[in-house]
Amino acid sequence: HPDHLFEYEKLSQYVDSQQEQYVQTLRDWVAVESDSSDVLRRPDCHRMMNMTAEKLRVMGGMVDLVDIGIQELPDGKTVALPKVVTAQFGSDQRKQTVCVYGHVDVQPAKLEDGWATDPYNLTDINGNLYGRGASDNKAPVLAWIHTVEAYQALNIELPVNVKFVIEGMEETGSNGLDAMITAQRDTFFSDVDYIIISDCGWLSRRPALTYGTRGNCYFFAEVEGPKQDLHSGVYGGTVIEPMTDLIGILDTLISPSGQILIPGIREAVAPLSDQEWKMYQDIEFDIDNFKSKIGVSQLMYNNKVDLLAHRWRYPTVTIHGIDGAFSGPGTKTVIPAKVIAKFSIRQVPDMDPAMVKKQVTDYLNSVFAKRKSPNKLKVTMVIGAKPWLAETKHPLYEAGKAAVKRVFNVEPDLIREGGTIPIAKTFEDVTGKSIIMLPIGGFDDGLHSQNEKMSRYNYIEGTKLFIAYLHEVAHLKKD
Ligand SMILES: NCC(=O)N[C@@H](Cc1c[nH]cn1)C(=O)O
Ligand SMILES: [Zn+2]
Ligand SMILES: [Zn+2]
Repeated sequence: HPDHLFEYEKLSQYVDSQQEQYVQTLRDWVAVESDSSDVLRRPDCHRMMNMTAEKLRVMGGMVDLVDIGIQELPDGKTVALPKVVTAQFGSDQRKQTVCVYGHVDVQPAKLEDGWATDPYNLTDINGNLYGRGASDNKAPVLAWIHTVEAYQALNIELPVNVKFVIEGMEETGSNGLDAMITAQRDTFFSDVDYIIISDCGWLSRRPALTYGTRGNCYFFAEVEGPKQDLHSGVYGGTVIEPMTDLIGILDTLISPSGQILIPGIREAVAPLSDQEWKMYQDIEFDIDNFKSKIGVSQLMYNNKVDLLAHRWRYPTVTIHGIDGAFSGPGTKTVIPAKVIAKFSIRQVPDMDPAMVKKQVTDYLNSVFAKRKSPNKLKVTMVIGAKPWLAETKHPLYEAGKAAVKRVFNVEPDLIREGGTIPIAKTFEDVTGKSIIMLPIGGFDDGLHSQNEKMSRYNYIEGTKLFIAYLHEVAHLKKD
């Protein structure tokens, strides 16, 4: 329907008038501790999916809560996966159909981690709304819902059909979602023209369009020794300690200057093209600002191109933690009997998760063998999420530029994202449809960190951006 009159001003004023209601809904959603990584919180994840479905039902959407089965836990037990919410608004075959993907599960957060406010009580400080999941990804999901609501409230016809796929396991690798997408390829997804994901942030204060995400291969490396924890005075010096073995092998993954030491990994990475170098060179990115935001005095690189390239399009290794290690306050003198390291490798084109799994497992086994330790090492890959890369010349990106121009009156940055949207590549491969990532989060939202926030400005102007974006997509030529 390219010819409809676009009543942007009216819609925009309506969004402004609803700001307090939007904040209250976000408060209600943030209050649900939908941490998908903690099975004890699974009832909250189920409640979060029900709340999402209910919200869309009240709006008159055709809503389904899709059962995607069970999750197997490391101890062999099983637990139900949160259902996936699908919804549909409009089915006019003359219109484009977009499918908005988002998630309403969150990373863990505790006040004791160093939050200034209760992570599950959305708190407004100077226009910033602090709470776990505020930016990742509850406010962006709500901004999309408010987009449809705004059209409905003003009785303005939606310029495109809008579908939603909202899940509750993104933060742990989107367990079960691949199979659901494959199963519904010829049903729910059959009339979808484009997929839109708003689960990332801007690079600076300038709005951005995102054309790539890194993948993530997440590993557990378990070293098991004595049958139980031991007194370090009584037994220290006589046993070969699992923790020493584990730290030893972990230290062979990456050099102090950031070089991945696992054979074959660096060789698989697509080389940086001249065009990429030029693009990165032209992007506005303040290194001092970046350093002060995260509170460090020195970075791995001190020029913009290297920093952006290593954030977006080179792999990296992160060691996240060690399960079984003594980490409480005080000075317990123990030799832990079994320790499990958790580390991940963000991967990029042309790396492949199956290959990374083999490279890491073979390498760690060979490094461990050289230690001639009697302890047992077990390496498992628990998440293998692929990277995703789009063609920025696609009309979806031209539409994005026009929408950003209308709402913010600037040209957006074209950026990549260092984080992972595990399902992005599957969406593209299974449905054959193009994806755009249209972020509304701020560059300093503190995703996964203490004091995560979403600003009122980004929440409200972001909703307007989505409204404008639907109008632009309606103008694209239907295949
Ligand atoms: N907002 C996207 C995001 O944070 N995604 C997670 C997904 C993930 C990857 N490995 C485990 N979870 C991320 O950490 O990038
Ligand atoms: Zn997210
Ligand atoms: Zn996240």
